Amino acid sequence: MTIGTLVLLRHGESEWNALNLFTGWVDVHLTEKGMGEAKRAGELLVEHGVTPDILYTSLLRRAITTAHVALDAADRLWIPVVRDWRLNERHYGALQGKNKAQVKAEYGDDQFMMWRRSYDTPPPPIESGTEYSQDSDPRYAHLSDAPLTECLLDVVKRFIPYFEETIAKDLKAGKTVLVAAHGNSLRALVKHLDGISDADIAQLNIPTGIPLVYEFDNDDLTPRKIGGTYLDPDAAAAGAAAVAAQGK
Ligand SMILES: O=C(O)[C@H](O)COP(=O)(O)O
Repeated sequence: MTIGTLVLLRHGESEWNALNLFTGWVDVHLTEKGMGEAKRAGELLVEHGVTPDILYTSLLRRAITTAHVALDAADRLWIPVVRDWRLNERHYGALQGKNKAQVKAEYGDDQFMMWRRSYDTPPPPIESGTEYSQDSDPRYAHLSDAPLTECLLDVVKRFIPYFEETIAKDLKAGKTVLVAAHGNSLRALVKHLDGISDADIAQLNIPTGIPLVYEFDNDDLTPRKIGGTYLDPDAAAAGAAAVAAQGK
């Protein structure tokens, strides 16, 4: 049995990416640029002969819309879709809605980077009832223990078991799986696939809107190429550098 192909796609630029705000679980729209990135992502799939059989998305419209626009451009809008909160961006706690440059200026570089990129230190929890909390959001009503903040380790703990139960099974069945998600949920998955250490994952940034393709030789799902292959490597390098520089 041939193992399937995994395509990771971070959403296109969102309105809060453009404003340099911590976003997390706040459900913001794409910008015009983000819509264009999503369309280009679909065109790149066609140009490289990558044809998704199934889509997994988070519950957030920036990932849902990106996948929709990309699959429309690739003439694959009809494929089955699975949406699950476990693909969501990390919950950014009390930082949600705050400007990254202002947080950095107020708390200093070390604290800022600790909150953004440390593996196991979450930001302070969001207060319930505040503007950017999700406590009355119906899409999370079924969760008995919805997060109020998360570090990357928390995302690994929620996403990787789900990946093993669902997406990994589809890959082992030979499917091409498109995963439309977020900077930090995709960092959690790439950490798992590539075997990146807790310390080294701090250096990894995922650009918006560029498909990242992983192929596998056997069903332990060890990537054929560590790091996968971005379908537009130059744009990916520039996009990842821009993410790394946020707040500067
Ligand atoms: O939620 C956010 O603010 C972004 O999607 C990811 O932000 P980060 O690159 O600062 O972790």
